[in-house]
Amino acid sequence: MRKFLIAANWKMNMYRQEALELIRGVIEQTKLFPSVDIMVAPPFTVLETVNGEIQNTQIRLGAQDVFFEESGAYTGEISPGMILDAGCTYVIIGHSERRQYFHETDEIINKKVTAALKNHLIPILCVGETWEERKQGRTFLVLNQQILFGLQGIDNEKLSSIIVAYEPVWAIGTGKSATKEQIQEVHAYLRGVIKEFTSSNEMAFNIRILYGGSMNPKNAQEILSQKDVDGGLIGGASLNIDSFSSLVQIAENVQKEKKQE
Ligand SMILES: O=C(CO)COP(=O)(O)O
Repeated sequence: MRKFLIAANWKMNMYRQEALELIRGVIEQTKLFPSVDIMVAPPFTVLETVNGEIQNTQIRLGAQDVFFEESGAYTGEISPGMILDAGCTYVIIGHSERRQYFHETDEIINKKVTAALKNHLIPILCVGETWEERKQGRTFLVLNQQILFGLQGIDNEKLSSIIVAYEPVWAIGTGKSATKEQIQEVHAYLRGVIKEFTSSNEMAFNIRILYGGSMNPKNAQEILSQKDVDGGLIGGASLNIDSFSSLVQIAENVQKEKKQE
C-alpha cells in the first residue's frame, strides 16, 4: 500500500514571520493525522526557520529546486549537499514554472534528478502538458518524453525512491483542476511508462504519483480517491493554515478508505 504524501510548494511566498506563523499553525492542526506523509517546501531563505519548527513532527522539509554540481563557481546556485545540510529530505525538480520561465530542459532536469539521488535526497519530478499540447492530442507523448528523458541513465535501485508529480500546466494556479477522469487516466499511463522503463511491476506499483494543479479542500476527496493518485503537490492552498491542514485531514480519511478496499 502506497502512503499518501501531501506536499506544500510555497513557491516565492512567505517572509520569515509569515513562514513561522504558517508552519506553526500547520504543525498544530495536522498532528492529529499522523498516517500521511507531509512535506513543506519553503523558499531557500526560510528553510532554516521552518526546519527549526518541524523537529519531532511528521513534517519533512523540501527544497523547490537544486543545481546539479556539488560546489564551485556557480553564482546564485544551491547544491544538493547544501540542501541536505539545510535539513531537506525532498527536492522538487522540473516544475513547469522552472521549465517555462527559466528554460529548464529535460537534460538539465535529468542532471538535477541524478545529483539529488546521489546525495540521498528524494526528488519529486514534475511533469505535465500545456493546454495547447492537450488540445493537439499530444498529452501522452509529452509526458512520455518528460519521464523518459528525466529519468535517463538512473538505475532501478535509485529510482525506487523517486516521486512523480503530474501537474497539468493549464491547471496550475487557475482554480480549475483537471477532472478526476483526466487525472486517473494520466496517472495510470505514467505508472505504465515507469513499468516499461524499469521493467518492474513492483517498482511501478510502489512509485508514488502525486497530482498538482488547483487542488483544494473542495476537490481533494474525489482526486485523492482515484486509484493511481498517491497525494498532492499543493501551491495556493498550501499558503493557508486551514486549507492545507484540511487537505491533510482529507488525505488521512481517503487513505483509510483505500486501505479497506
Ligand atoms: O504548481 C503547483 C504545485 O507545485 C500547483 O499550484 P496550485 O495549487 O496553486 O495550482
